[in-house]
Amino acid sequence: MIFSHVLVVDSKYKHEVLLDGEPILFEILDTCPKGPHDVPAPDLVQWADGLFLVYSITDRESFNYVRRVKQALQPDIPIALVGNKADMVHLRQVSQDEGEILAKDFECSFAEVAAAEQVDQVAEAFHELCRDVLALRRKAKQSLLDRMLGSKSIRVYSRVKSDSALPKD
Ligand SMILES: Nc1nc2c(ncn2[C@@H]2O[C@H](COP(=O)(O)OP(=O)(O)OP(=O)(O)O)[C@@H](O)[C@H]2O)c(=O)[nH]1
Repeated sequence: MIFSHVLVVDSKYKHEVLLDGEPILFEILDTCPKGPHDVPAPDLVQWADGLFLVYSITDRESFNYVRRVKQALQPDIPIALVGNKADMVHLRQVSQDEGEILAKDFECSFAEVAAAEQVDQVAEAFHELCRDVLALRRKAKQSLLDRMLGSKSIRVYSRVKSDSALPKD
């Protein structure tokens, strides 16, 4: 299975993990905005299965940037909103509440992480997004099955040997 994500530098990474017992290959595309109004091209988002919107809690402009990206791209794939540099609280410009409110607005997951110090937090954010991608796939598969089989439920009855011993009515 290929899982992809778009972040905010123009390079690709691959990383394989075992997630909930399932092997997952992450293909990570880190998009590099040239400036505050340089929004990633829509085809990048079409390539991805999930989208990471990362800002720095010490940089209000980066928070505004992810808001612009979401508005410009309107992605219909699972999103994770991530506030980085959570260790630098003394320089905080974006509160945790603001991050949570924006995530509610985006209907997506939210985490504050300190990527430079806590690799586990970053991994967990990736895993959460991956679970959302897999859940969406399962849902899409189920609704395809439902459409193919029709809305009527199908009951399966199989005659077993002891049936013949049942009294006939
Ligand atoms: N204190 C702290 N510093 C961080 C953290 N994450 C990244 N940095 C620092 O922030 C700087 C930018 O980090 P990059 O990994 O280059 O981040 P980027 O998103 O590529 O940043 P840009 O090059 O500005 O796009 C580096 O000096 C990192 O060491 C963090 O969680 N805490």
